[in-house]
This record gives sequence, C-alpha cells and structure tokens, in this order.
Amino acid sequence: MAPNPKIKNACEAMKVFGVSEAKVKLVLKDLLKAYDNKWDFIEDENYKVLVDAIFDEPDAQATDMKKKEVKEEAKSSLVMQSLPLVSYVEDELDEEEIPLKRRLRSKRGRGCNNTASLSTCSPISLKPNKEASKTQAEEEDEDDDTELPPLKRYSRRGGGVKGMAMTVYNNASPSSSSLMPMEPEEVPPILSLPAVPTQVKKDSEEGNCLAPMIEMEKPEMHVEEQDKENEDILNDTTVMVVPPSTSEHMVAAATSVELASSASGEAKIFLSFTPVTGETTNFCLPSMEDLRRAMEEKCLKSYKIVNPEFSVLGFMKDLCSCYIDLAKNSTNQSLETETLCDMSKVGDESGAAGVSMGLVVVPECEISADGWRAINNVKDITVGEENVEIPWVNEINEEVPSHFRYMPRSFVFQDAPVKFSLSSFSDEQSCSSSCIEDCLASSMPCNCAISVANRFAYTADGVVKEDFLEARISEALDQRKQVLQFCKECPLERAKKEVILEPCKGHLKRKAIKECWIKCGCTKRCGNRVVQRGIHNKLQVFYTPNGKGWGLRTLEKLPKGAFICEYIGEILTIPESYQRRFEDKLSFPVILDAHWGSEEWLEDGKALCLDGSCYGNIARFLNHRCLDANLIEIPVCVETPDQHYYHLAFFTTRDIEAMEELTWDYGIDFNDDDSLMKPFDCLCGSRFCRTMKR
Ligand SMILES: C[S@@+](CC[C@H](N)C(=O)[O-])C[C@H]1O[C@@H](n2cnc3c(N)ncnc32)[C@H](O)[C@@H]1O
Repeated sequence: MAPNPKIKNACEAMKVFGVSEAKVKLVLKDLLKAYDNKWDFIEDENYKVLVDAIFDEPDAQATDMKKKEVKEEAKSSLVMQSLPLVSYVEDELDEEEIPLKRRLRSKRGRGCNNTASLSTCSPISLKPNKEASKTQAEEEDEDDDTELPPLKRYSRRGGGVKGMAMTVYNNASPSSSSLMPMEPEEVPPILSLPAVPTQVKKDSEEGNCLAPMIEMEKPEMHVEEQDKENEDILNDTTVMVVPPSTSEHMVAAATSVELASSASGEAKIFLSFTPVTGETTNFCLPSMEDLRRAMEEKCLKSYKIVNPEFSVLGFMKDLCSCYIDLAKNSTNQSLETETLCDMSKVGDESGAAGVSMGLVVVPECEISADGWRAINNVKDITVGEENVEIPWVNEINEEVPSHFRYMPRSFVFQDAPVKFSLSSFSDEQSCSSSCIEDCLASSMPCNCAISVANRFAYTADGVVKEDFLEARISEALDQRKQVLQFCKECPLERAKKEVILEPCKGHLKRKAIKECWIKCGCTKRCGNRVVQRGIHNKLQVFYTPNGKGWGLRTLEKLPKGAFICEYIGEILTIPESYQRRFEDKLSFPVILDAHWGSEEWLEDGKALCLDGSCYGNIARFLNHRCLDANLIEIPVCVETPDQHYYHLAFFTTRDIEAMEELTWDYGIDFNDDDSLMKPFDCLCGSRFCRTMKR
C-alpha cells in the first residue's frame, strides 16, 4: 500500500528536528485519535500541534514522575500536611502554576540575604518538622548562594526581619548573684522563630539572672508583598512589655549569648547577665519607643553597612545592653503592668532617623583594600578626626566611597609657601591685651572685630549675621554687586602653558571673616571662633539617587547662617594643581583667589588652591548646584593674615530641613574645557542651571 502522503509529509517536516519516523508515527497515532482524524488541526501552523506533542512528552513524563516522588515523600513525613513548602504544594497546583511557584520560591530566597535569612525568610508552619524545615531553609540558602557570591550581607532596609512581631519580657530578679550558664529548658526562649501568635508571658519564676526575652513571630510573607514590606521595617511590629514585679534590681551587664534549638523546632537565644556586685540601682523598664530608638542609634543607623562580623547574636546582645542601659538610667518611668506599643507609630518623628535605614549588598570578592577601609569607616568617615561622627550610607547601589585620607585641617602638599607662625600676627592683629573670655560679650569691639565694619561677623548663637550673609549671597547671585579684580598676568593662564596667554577672566573680591586665635586674650569658647571649633552638626555622606555620585546631607534642621564645614585639602600652588590636571589625576581643586588682582604681580608660588580629592574632609562630598545652592563659601582668616592663604568655610544660605542635600555653587565655567576644575554634565536640577542655558 502506498504510504499516506500526509503521514509522509509530517515525517518529512519532523526530520529537520531529528525526530525519527517511528516516533512521529507513534505521536501521530495519538493525535489523530485525539483530533478525530482531522489532519487540518495537525498540519496547522507547520505542524505546531505535532511539534508540541513530540517535545512536551518527556517533560510531561518527568512532571508525572516528580509528582509521584513528591507524593511518596509526603506520605513518609508525619507533619507534611502542615508544611506550606512549595514543593509539597506543587501537586495540588495546576501545571501552569508550578513554574511560577518555583520562580516565587527562588525570588523569596534572594530577598532574604541578610542576617537572619535562614529562619526569618522561610514560610514557617505552626509546628514545623525540624528536618523538613531545615531542608527547605537549606534549599533557600542554596538559591541565595547561586544569586550572590560570598557576601558581606548588607541588608536593604528591613531585609530578613520584615514582618516580625516582637515581644519583650523581663524576668529580672533582685537576687541575681552570678553568671549562670542557662540550660534551654530552664529559661524561657528569647528569640523564638516559629510563627506562633504573639502573646504576653507573665513574669517567670524567680531566677538568679536577668533575662529579657524577645519572641519573634514570622508570618508567612508573600513575594508579591516583599517589596512593599521592605519599605517599612518593623512597621507591623508589635512590642509588649511585661515589667518585673519590683523596680529594685542589681545592676547587670549582658555577658553571654547562646543559641539553641529545641526538639519542637524552635530556635532560642539565651542571654545571661552578670550582676555588678554591691551596686544596686533603680531598675525601671524603658518604654519600647526608647528601646527602639536606642537600638536604631546603636545599629540600624550606624551599621549602614553591616560589619563582616555582624551576627544576630551580637545584634540581640546590643538590644539587651540598650535595654539594660535604658532601664538603669530611667528613674521616673512608670511601671505599668503591660505597655503595648505599636512600632509603626514610633518610627519617624525624628525625621532623619526613620528614613535612612538602607543597607547594601556588596559581593566580598569585589572589595579592595580601600573598599574595606571605607566599609570600616561606615559609622564615621572622619575616622574620629572631627567632634562628631559622620556616617556614610548607600541606599542606591553597591558602591563604597572611593579611597581618600581624612584630614580635619589642610596641609601643604609641597611648594606652597604657607607658614602658620605666631610671629606672622602682630599684636595689632590680635586682641591679646583687651579681651578676657568672649569677645562678642565685650562692650568695646576688639582688634579682631574687623569682619563687618568693626563688628563681628557672628551672632551670639554662632551663626553668621544676617546682613553680612545677605551681602555675600547677593554678591554671588547678582553680577552687578560683584567686584571683579583682574590680574595683569593671571597665574591660571600661565599654568596652562600655552604660547599665547589669554587675558585674566577676573576674580571675585570676597570679604573675609576674621576669627580670634591663639594669640588673642579670649578663650576657645569665644563667640568669634566658629570655624576653628569644627563641625558640630549631624551630617551624613550618602549616594545621591540622581547620578551625581556621593553627596553630603544634613540629618537635622539647620538655621540660616550656620557653619557646616570648611573645605579641607592639600594646599597646592596653581602650577602643581594644573600638573595633576595634565596627568588626568582625580582632583577637586578650589582656588583661593579672593584677593587675586589686588596686587601688581602675583607669583606662581603664591597663587594657591585646595585639593580635597586624595586628602580632605567631608566637604569633598559636597556637590555643585547652580546659583540657588543652600551653602555659600566665605573666606575665613584664622592663623595667618596672609591673604594668599585662608580657610574657605561653608555657611547655610537659608533654613535647611533634615535630609536635604547640602550643595554649593562651584563657580565653575562649564564652557571652559581648560579650567582647573574639569567641567561635567551638571545634574544639579536647579532651574537656574548654567549647563541647561548652554
Ligand atoms: C567635589 S566632588 C563631589 C563628590 C562627588 N559627587 C563624589 O561622588 O565623590 C565633585 C565631582 O562630583 C560630581 N558632581 C558634583 N556636582 C555635580 C552636579 N551638579 N552634577 C553632576 N555631577 C556633579 C562631578 O563629577 C564633580 O567632578
């Protein structure tokens, strides 16, 4: 019998896929049966149905086998029914749902890469089978590991502790006497991970240790909700406090932390406290709001990037030490039997405090020595050189600040002839004879009161006087108010080493503030010493979300005229600075030209600038904003009356809100590609942006 041409054509068509005739015929047989011998359906779209049937077959078989395996496994597990693990649920799902669920599971694993990733990110049943939940946790961990190389696990806000409820108990006893290694059976759990409903436990029996207990509840978190939840750490956290029966307790210190897991599948952290012999104190329970703030202060704000040694145990230990500190220090807190406090309501009153909790994930293998140094300085980029700690944070990506050495004062790089000598100040230039403590409080203006028509530039509150500040701001904004001075031969033009020198472009004459100094009779607390007393506001280096790289912001409200910081860097001559430019080295030069053009001839050696790129302070993170910046730079003379070198101090041009980025107008000429400061594509966002005009 001649072969059926339709079968022959089908076999021919499948040949290109390497499918044997026998196989095609086998599948065709089933298809013809299924489609009632209607060849049209089979031939449609180049045998699409046939192709699907041939290639889906092994998958379908495998799925069936997998289903069978899973069912077998399920039967052998006593508690399987109560485990909402994806693999167990699959056999109840439509086939289309399975891949989706798998995706969800791996996504869930990815989202939980922080400290408590193993337990807190797993969907946990009421009474999980230990082995089964371990398997799932391991599985999720594996997912995790395939997504990320060995990590410094810097969690984004909320990370793995999202959606937990926390119950804090205190069973402190006045009879504490020694450090007790606690047996899991003897003390109530401190951290309990299974998702049991949170309940308040009453004071436990008398013990000889102080053991605040924290129980965490982990409701099942759906991946769809995770992003939203990542926005609000602890928002849905409820904290309950059961106070001890008496307020008299031994002073204690958290001394050991142990982790144990019980047969019921609960993980427990036990904290032990040692009493300080002979010392008693009024031990009052802190409110949960105070505790949360103290914890935030201690870790969430300061550990923006979690230290490689970070551990949940350490975290819990911190929590307990905060708890005890607060308890010891509070004398007037009421000891109500139960304080219920919704964490979502206590987060953000401090403005800055609540907003910035972002942590970043940095793959370990990509961190250089400089990166490590930066990470170590996450709590304080000033490495202890300033009065205040200035942390850095990156909520945008995995970058860490590039390496530089922090200096609280400028130093000569090499050639700049700057001398800080006592002899450089004459007696007439200091207030040695007349002043005693605070020159601002004196009825007669002293020798140093030369900043503004024989008056001091600062108010008693330490801000720049309104009239002086306004004059500086309007000079910067309004060209008609600017006095430009022109050099006969400008050091900037000379340094370009071009055959024909361009004429001087002019230098803005700037009025300086004169501060009292060591040679003066007043004290360091004198109101005419602001810049030299250094940074005192809460600031933060942060990664800007709009492409400008790192920036500096304030964590608190600032009044108009407040001193922020000065621009610190290497003191370079202009030729030295241009040399760096020619060599294409990173440099952030700021020219000290407030008095250029006032003398006949300015030597190259005396034309100076500050470069904060390699050695500098936090001012090196200040970004540029055209015209309406919230900071203005004002020259300040402190230890040298030599006009060629002065301090450049930044003051606020208006009241500034917490979390606002601090900016100043670099005065950069975006059209001059040869200028000392390399022009960049300005992203300042100001409606007066000079590059937009260009
Ligand atoms: C003194 S640094 C400021 C800190 C810098 N953003 C960083 O990440 O280290 C100056 C450099 O920051 C960048 N920058 C500052 N202001 C900018 C702006 N308005 N738009 C774009 N980039 C800016 C430019 O690359 C400039 O050379």
